[in-house]
Amino acid sequence: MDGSFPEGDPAVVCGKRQQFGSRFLSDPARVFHHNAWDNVEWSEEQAAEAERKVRENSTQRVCQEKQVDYEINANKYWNNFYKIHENGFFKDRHWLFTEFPELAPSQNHLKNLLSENERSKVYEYYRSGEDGSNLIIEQQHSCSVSLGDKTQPPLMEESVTQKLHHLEICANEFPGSSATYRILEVGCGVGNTVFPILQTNNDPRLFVYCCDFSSTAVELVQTNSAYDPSRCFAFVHDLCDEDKSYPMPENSLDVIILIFVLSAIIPDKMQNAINRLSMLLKPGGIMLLRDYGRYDMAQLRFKKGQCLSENFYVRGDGTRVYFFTQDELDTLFTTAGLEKVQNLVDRRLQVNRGKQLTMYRVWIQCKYRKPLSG
Ligand SMILES: C[S@@+](CC[C@H](N)C(=O)[O-])C[C@H]1O[C@@H](n2cnc3c(N)ncnc32)[C@H](O)[C@@H]1O
Repeated sequence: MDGSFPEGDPAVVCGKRQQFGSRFLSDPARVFHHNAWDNVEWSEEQAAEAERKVRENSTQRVCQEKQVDYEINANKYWNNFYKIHENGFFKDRHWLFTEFPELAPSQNHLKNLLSENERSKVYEYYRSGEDGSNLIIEQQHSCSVSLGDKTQPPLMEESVTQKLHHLEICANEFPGSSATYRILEVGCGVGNTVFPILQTNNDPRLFVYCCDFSSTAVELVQTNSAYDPSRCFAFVHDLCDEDKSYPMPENSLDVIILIFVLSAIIPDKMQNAINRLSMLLKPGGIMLLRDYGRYDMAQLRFKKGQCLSENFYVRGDGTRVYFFTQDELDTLFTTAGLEKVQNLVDRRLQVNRGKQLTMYRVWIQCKYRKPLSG
């Protein structure tokens, strides 16, 4: 492992989350005054230097025999990783709820989610019809947030479609079939996302599925004292395995979340994996992703001989990692029939003040929604 985890703790300023923070480095002499700087602009020289480093570390590729081994035994390498680190490596990702309010929609009140202007638009919209109570507005708003669109007034027709759809789904029994809000986390590791969701979102109608192809990781989730089978179902699943079905029907999930997992699979298999996941989403459901961006520090640190294919590398422990551009992710999601809600690059400068080191991180955050019709 390159030691670059845990990733992407976005900044919280005065208890209020700004989009990718708001601590900007305008005077380079102040770089060691804080632990992190947001929205860092890269100079042309720095971008050229990053390209040069990647060209250099990609010149020598891993031999074919080893490549096959890393692919066939991918889950074993991750099992070893979790046997060594157990659940001590990744930090719980509590920042998820500021970045992805869809994970706990009923916990997010209008005032936290919308600007005053946006809020008054929503009130205006509802004042004209219905009984205008805040409760209804909030419920409807949650629905629109789960659809990933907080700037448009929520549409009645959409929520009605969703309710009808839900009734259809409930006719079949499967784990979590009686829930009304279903989240699946793919590549859940030891539950650093799942447990914060279960702790933060107390909605009794919530059900959280999580899977990983590492049986060691899934066992650590299932034996965690916070694991509650009435609210959660953890299972072993390889998202590249086309022959194995998921335990829930198509069109049944509100949210699918992928945190630093798509980058761990071989690029050739990414599109199929996303296509299959997309089929599990309800119309209006949303896919959330946070993952490595091109020229992230972790990519530049790889040495010659660790490159598998363009922008795809193997770490010393046999686990693999890809570094995305925004366009590549857009193509993956839109080819799977999803519509863009957000596709952002988060460029941060992390600082180790003790060692006087600077680390340029690049992460991409995406939200793509399944259309209501079509
Ligand atoms: C970098 S870790 C991230 C773990 C977790 N999402 C988090 O943020 O803490 C990548 C995870 O993806 C899992 N993974 C990699 N390839 C997978 C695949 N083909 N199917 C399912 N899980 C996979 C690994 O076992 C590992 O737990």
